Amino acid sequence: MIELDNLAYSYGGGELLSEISLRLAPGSFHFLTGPSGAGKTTFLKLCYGALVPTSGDVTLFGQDVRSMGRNDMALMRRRIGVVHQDCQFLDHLPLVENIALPLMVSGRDVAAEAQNLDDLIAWCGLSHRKHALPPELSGGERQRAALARAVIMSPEVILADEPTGNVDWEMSQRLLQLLVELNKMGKTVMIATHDLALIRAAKSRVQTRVLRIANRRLHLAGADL
Ligand SMILES: Nc1ncnc2c1ncn2[C@@H]1O[C@H](COP(=O)(O)OP(=O)(O)OP(=O)(O)O)[C@@H](O)[C@H]1O
Repeated sequence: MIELDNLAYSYGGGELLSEISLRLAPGSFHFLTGPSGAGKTTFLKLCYGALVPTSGDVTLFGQDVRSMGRNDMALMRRRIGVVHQDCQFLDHLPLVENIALPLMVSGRDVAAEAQNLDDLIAWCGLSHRKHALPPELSGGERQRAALARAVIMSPEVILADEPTGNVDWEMSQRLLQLLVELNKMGKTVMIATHDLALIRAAKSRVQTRVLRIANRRLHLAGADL
């Protein structure tokens, strides 16, 4: 699905990621951790083609990102749902329209998808907030809405960047449970987080691999986490 082969990524400030190889198997559940500024968000962007590596290869569903045109990229982005760190809502649109945005952008008939949309919003526990504007939502509601928008296109892979940032423990458990349920439905999940307690909590619910970025390299974290 997602394959990174000897990837390096540099920007004006120097090399951020180096000698990184990884193959995300279908149905796997990964955590990505590491110090602030280590490159977790950058790594996720490389995994969904928002960034191209400086050297090495990124292959998404069998296709090299460098060979992807605009259409290929649009099709691929339907297969990878992304929960952004800052949610990235359009503040003037109610929650239900924000969640439906990927459907609209891809030209799907939103009216025909109304039931699916309602079911997804209910699954995320947001039915009572569907007409609220993003600035009116709590942190936990925003994070669940961001997750709903990431999965509205039924992607095969979900990449979540700090999906439990700025929420309390109870809400982080609820969000984790949604991601575990998606994984049990067969979705491949990768969560970038600083929250080691969240990772420990996940280990009792799902088989997971913990990756850590440190000193530009990707390491498999030990069982002592
Ligand atoms: N294209 C770029 N131009 C300038 N700086 C960049 C670029 N790409 C990455 N960086 C820098 O590289 C560092 C890594 O950023 P990134 O957001 O990937 O780290 P992170 O591990 O997700 O951090 P956090 O845990 O704080 O969210 C940051 O200092 C960022 O500013």
